[in-house]
Formats: sequence, C-alpha cells, structure tokens
Amino acid sequence: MARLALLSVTDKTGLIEFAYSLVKEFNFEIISSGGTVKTLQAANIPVIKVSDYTGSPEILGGRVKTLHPRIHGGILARPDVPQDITDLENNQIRPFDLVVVNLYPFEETIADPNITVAQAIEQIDIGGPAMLRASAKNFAHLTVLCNPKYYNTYLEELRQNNGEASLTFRQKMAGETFALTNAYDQAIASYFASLSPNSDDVLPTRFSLAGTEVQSLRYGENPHQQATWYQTGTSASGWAGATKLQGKELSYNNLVDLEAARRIIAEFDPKEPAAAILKHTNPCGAALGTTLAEAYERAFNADPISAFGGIVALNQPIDAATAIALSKTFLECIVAPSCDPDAETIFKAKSNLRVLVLSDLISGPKQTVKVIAGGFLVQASDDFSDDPNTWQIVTEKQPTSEELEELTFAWKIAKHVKSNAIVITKNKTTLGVGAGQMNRVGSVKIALLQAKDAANGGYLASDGFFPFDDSVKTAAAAGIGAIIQPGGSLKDKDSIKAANELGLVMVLTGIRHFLH
Ligand SMILES: NC(=O)c1ncn([C@@H]2O[C@H](COP(=O)(O)O)[C@@H](O)[C@H]2O)c1NC=O
Repeated sequence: MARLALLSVTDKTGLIEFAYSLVKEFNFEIISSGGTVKTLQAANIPVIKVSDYTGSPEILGGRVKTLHPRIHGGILARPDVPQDITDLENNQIRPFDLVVVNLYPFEETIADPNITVAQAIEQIDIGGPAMLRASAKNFAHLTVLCNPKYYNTYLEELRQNNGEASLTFRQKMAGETFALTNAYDQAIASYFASLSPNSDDVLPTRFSLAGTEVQSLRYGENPHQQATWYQTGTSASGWAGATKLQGKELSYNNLVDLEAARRIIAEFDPKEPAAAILKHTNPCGAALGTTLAEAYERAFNADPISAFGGIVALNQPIDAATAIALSKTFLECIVAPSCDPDAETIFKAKSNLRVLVLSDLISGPKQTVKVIAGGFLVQASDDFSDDPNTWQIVTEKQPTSEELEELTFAWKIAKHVKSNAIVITKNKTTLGVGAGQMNRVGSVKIALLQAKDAANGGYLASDGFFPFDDSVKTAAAAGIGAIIQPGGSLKDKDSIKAANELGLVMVLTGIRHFLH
C-alpha cells in the first residue's frame, strides 16, 4: 500500500512541486484540508480530502478540520506496539509516514494595528499545532515538516536512504517543530498580555523568549565561543531589519556595540545632529553638532585614540561630508537612518567597513534579559525620560539655561556608560568618560585624565550618587564648574557643602541610571 502523507498548510510556497515529487517519485498518497486540497487539485495532483477520509465535515468555519481520531490516531500510532496496531485496524485508521503543516499567520496578522481582537483570535491555529506536536512526539515513526524550507532536504533524505528519512533528520525536524509551536504560543501570550489594561506590565509570571535564527555568527565575544543571532517575532525588526550596504559580516561584538550606540543617539531629537562612537559598549566620544559631520568630528576628537576601531551611530542620513570624515580612520561599523548615494560611493573605497542603514534607531526592546545559573533576570528597559523640571538645584550657585542644557547632555550620556559612570562634557561633546570602575572617584580621575585641561569650565555627570565629597573636590580642582548627579546619599550634605565652598553648581536628578 502507498505511504500516506498529511498536508495541511497555510503557506503554500513550494507545495505543488513537493507534493508532485511525493506522489510521482515516492508513491505517496496525500490527505489534505480544504484550501490545500484546492491548490493540489488545481495542479492535477491526486489528493484525498480530510473530510472524506474522516467522514466528518470541516465545521465552525474551519475551527475544526483535522481534529479527528482518524487523523491523530494515524499520527500517534506506534507500529511496534501491538495494541496500537489493533486500535488502528479496529478504527480503520492508516498510519502516516509524513506530516506537513504550517500555521495560520498569527504574528503577521497582529502586526496590522487595525486588526480587531476577534480577527486576531481567528488567526490562532488550533488544529495545526495539535498535528505538529503529535507528529513531533512520534518522530521515531514518522517525519514532520513545519516549514517549506525543509521540503527539498526531506526529498534528498528519501533519495539517499532508500526512500526513508533518517532518524537523525526526523529528530531534528521534531525539535524544530516544538521550537516553532513554542514561539507561536509565546506570540499569542504576548498579544494577550498587551491586551491587559495594565499594558505596561512587561513582566508576566511566566516569561519565554523565542527567536528565529537570523544568522550564525563567526564566534561570540571570543573566537572560542560559538554564537548565533536570533530575531524575536516573525517579521524582521530592529537590527534584524537593518540593511548592510557594504562590509564584512557582522560579529557578535559589533551587534552588542551597535545596540549600545543606538541607545545613546536615541536620547536625542533626530532634528539635532548627534554622533556616538562606541568601544566595548561604552562611548569614547559622543557629541551634538550643527551638522552631522561636525557632530561626528567632535565625537571623534573627544578621544581619537579610542575611536580607532570604533562603532559609530549617527541620527541623520549620512551625507558626503560626514562620509569623508568617517573614512579618515579605521572604524568597525557605521549605522545611520539612511545614506546618501554620494556617501555610499565614498565608502566603497573602504570595502571592509560595515555600513548599515536602520531607519528607526529610536525604538528598542521593552525588556532586557540577563542569564544567570538556573534562570534569567528580566527588567524593564531603562527608557525613563528625565524631566529637568523635576530636578533640584541644591547649590547657592544656580545654573544658567545653557548650563542646564549642557548638564542635560552630560546626564543623557552618563546613562549609557557602565557604572560607576562619570562623564565630563563641554559644548555638548564628551571630553572624558570614566566607565566601569569599582569606586566612583576612580571614574572621576579617569574622566579628568582624558579631558586634560579642557575639563576647566566643563560639566560632570555621575550615574549614581557620591558616597563622599571626594569626587566633588577632585572635579573642582580640575576646574569643573557644574555637576549633575542623582543625590540620595546619606552624605549628600557633604557633597553639597563642598560644591558651595568651591563655587560649583550642583543639580540632583532624583533618578539614578546604573548600567551593569
Ligand atoms: N482546526 C483544525 O482542525 C485545523 N486543522 C488544520 N488547520 C490549519 O489549517 C491550515 C490549512 O488550511 P487549508 O488547507 O484549508 O488552507 C493550516 O495552517 C493548519 O495548521 C486547522 N485550523 C485551525 O485551527
């Protein structure tokens, strides 16, 4: 008797060619649900309707098509279990050799903002996941294919193994299938969470992270670490949706730094040219300018030594002048919302340089995730938008409006520097960055060392409060004129007293921005 395949697919890509090979080359009989039957019949491929096979019509507008013991019995039966064979015989059930299912496009449906909840719910596939999960469970006896991309691999398996798919392949397909049904359900769960009146509740009691491979990376942080890049959701968004205009393959570290760079320039209004140069997730230079080229040059000149091999994010389209400036040094990657044709031509001379275009550099993830032994930690992203109207000026000396703007710039950068973070700025340009030190005054010293004499009359931002007045005194000795920090230390009074005695402005934000 011919072998039996069950085909029930929404995405009919490659279906006809595949079914043709199954029937002509491998003598399969095919059973299919309504729409799949129509596609196959239109191509003159012999097919049996599920409803004819089960004797039960499709009902409830397609909500019940394949949910029948003759289908699920044929999927789940074990030919090496005598009772299973008896059950099949007693119920006139034929076992399946192959199950091919892909699902209703739930994620694509909800991506349309005009879709109603009722329409979204009709796109939750029930029969499909049931068949997929049952088939994956019984991979020892049949093959499940959940994506058209595996059709040819399956046919090759049959060609190379005397008409049988190998156990290794069947097991791999089963794993892929459970990963798919998991991701599918996760998308539905996230959609339901988004319907909750408390829609900013990003931390449900059960949290899953599902992803699809974008590309396998050459290695992770170091060459001995394997790494792969996954995208969340079915449509490419964020970095998965960026276009690489030229350059070498993106690396793990490139992507980590690109995201850190994106977060910095997302702080600024896209009308105001901004540039950030990142090294190891910290900015070695960040600046605003009247033109994009000026913003980049200021950021570069902040620390030209560290900028070598850096990752650059820009918040406006790259023009020729900026491209010329960018081409003067070795950079790993550049990203901007778009790139003028003149600029593209200029970059061609540096064929290894990775140039990416990502139109939306503002939107980022709502949560961040860190894996720890036995679990992972999820937190809401630090997208708190600081409001200078809520800040407290605690010194006798009051800032002018320009000074307040400078402090705001310094504060926005400090938010994206690893703690303990100290940022020294002037003219909306970083002069020195102290990152990731174990004591705050250590970061102050590093930032001042970088800023050199330019620190005189500069501004200093600290991501956390000062536990002692030593940082204020060190900053004042180098000529810093104004400090912005969260406040909240038991010894705030000491720091404020030192600021007053040394003639500094001090602003407390009431919010800290640790970054680990
Ligand atoms: N309800 C069922 O019994 C059922 N059985 C199969 N499906 C889905 O129906 C789709 C195929 O439908 P059609 O062959 O009618 O185009 C597949 O995506 C499959 O996952 C079902 N649909 C939804 O739950």
